[in-house]
Amino acid sequence: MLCQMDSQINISKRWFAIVNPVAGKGKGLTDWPVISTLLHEAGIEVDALFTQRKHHATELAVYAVGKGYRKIIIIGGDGTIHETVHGLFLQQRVATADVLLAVIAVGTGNDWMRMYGIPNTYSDAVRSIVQGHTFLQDVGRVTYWESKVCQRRYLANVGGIAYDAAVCRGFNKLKDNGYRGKWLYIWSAAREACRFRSRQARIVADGKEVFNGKLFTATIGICKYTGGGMSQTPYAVADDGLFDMTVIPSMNRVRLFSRFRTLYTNNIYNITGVNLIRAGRIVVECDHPIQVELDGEILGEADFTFEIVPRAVRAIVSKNFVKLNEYGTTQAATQKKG
Ligand SMILES: Nc1ncnc2c1ncn2[C@@H]1O[C@H](COP(=O)(O)OP(=O)(O)OP(=O)(O)O)[C@@H](O)[C@H]1O
Repeated sequence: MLCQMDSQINISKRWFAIVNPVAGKGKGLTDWPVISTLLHEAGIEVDALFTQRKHHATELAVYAVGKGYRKIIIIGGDGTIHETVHGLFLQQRVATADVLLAVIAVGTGNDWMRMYGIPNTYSDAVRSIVQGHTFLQDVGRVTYWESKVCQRRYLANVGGIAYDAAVCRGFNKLKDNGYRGKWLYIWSAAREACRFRSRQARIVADGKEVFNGKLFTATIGICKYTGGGMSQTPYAVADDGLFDMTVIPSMNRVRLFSRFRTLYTNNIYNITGVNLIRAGRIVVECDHPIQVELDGEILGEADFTFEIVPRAVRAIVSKNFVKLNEYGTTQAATQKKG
């Protein structure tokens, strides 16, 4: 445990660091001394705690806000960001947007950071924190079922159902078994492509039925990147009050996977039959159990409701981050901290 506390100091001016020691196959632990030194040298005063188990980042976020911290640095990957954002919604003390988040990427995929151009080198990431450019992004409130109990979680980046969740489950299992590498996600995607069976589903977006048929997969994004840089929701705008949902019905898998490259070229909607749904409230109903993953974490089963919580989380972004609009063209969007 690393923690410096002083009742005389103004806690709201200090940063609270949530350090995931297992993120990036242990980089969170091994690299923390270097990161801590860089933060100190940059004049960023930090009190830090390591996560000790799964979901502990959620508890630490609640703890930090309860103690009066209003600035949290996440030293981790997408899973740690997901858990921390969930914690911001569990605490009742302040509005979620009153807590400033920063991320120093030590994870494997680091997909949320990719959206905002947060540098991968620790010194540049620390410089971004000092520069203080922030962006207020939407968050998804998601209800799903687990052991016949309705549960709620928050989506900070990208989620998925059906095949997408099956790939994620396989990917997480491989990571839990100690495997690492950029081909892991693709390997899991290929394996599930052979065995996943499409399911009957009905999708209602802002009160209108938009899909009723055999669903292969659907990806739902506040942001764009998943699986270490693939883009299944390439035109998602993180503060427009809408989800981008990419729906792929049951189709010939050889034809679909022959277009795999489109995930890296923002061209997924060029595949015939692949559709974009844009809405602030999306309900998915299924006859058979299908799973959901949110920010890479496997949760429960259908039916699902996705609701936007507009502009709910404020985060440090790169000073070079330029928001694209819903057509993928440029528009300046960052705001310099006052
Ligand atoms: N002390 C711990 N022991 C075991 N698991 C932990 C511990 N602390 C956090 N975790 C879990 O570690 C998991 C992985 O964290 P995270 O997603 O941040 O890293 P990653 O998988 O390397 O990165 P990415 O998601 O960007 O690929 C999370 O699901 C989190 O719940």
